[in-house]
Amino acid sequence: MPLVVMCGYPCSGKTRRAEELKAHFEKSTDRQVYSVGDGALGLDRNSVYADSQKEKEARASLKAEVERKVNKDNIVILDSLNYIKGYRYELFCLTKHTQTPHCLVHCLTSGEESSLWNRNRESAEQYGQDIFDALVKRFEAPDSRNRWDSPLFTVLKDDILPLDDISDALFKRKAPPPNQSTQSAIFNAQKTSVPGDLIPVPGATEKVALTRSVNMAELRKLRRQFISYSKMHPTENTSQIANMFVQYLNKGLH
Ligand SMILES: Nc1ncnc2c1ncn2[C@@H]1O[C@H](COP(=O)(O)OP(=O)(O)OP(=O)(O)O)[C@@H](O)[C@H]1O
Repeated sequence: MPLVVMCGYPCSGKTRRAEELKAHFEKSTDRQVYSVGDGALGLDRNSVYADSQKEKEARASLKAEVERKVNKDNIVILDSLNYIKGYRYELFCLTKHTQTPHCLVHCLTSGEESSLWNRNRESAEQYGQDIFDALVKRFEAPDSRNRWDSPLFTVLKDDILPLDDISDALFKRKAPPPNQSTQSAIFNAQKTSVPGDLIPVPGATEKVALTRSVNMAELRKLRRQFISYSKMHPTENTSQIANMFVQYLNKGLH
């Protein structure tokens, strides 16, 4: 049945989140849940990701494994970097072909955070620093405006995985709240923007005006406030929720 595509920097917590999801699905459904990933295929990542031909073959094997496992009864979690936009598009086409719902879970970390986790890892699991840096540089961040990157769930390291929203997206095909992708767009844009820049966010036609730098704690707080606000003032016009959140942020960030 559904396909969950994990995505994120190397050592960004993808496997940890994938395991959490697998345990949740095993508890809440009676479907078989398969995790497909570099580990299961026995890939030596430091050699695979240093050689574009080997990497291409590894991606093809992972995709083939997904194709073998995806059917109307199973849930498949693809626990790999999945950092190439074109590859995520191919996975999306595969799910279209098998008429299977899919979603993306992006473990959003900073390069520094992941690099630190990587250095603290058992040496057998570590990426070499050169490979690590190259993968961070090559990373093509998901964007929920693309059909193949949607629905997109962006999780920060201290976030609680939105298990119910993910289940709804897969089993009820309900769209996730736009807030999380908004938060991640701002987080990413801040790395390169200067105060005064207008930042486009997924799903919204209005832009966030960054007048100063904002930290994650503040964004999270505004997100929580907005969620409580919108629960008290529900709108029929769900397509406008992303814009309402942008307006709320622009007021809150002044
Ligand atoms: N949310 C988190 N908070 C703190 N540390 C974390 C978190 N998630 C993962 N880590 C640390 O990062 C390490 C790697 O986690 P994990 O294997 O889940 O990452 P990954 O993205 O699957 O890595 P890889 O790219 O190698 O597949 C873990 O050993 C753990 O120490």
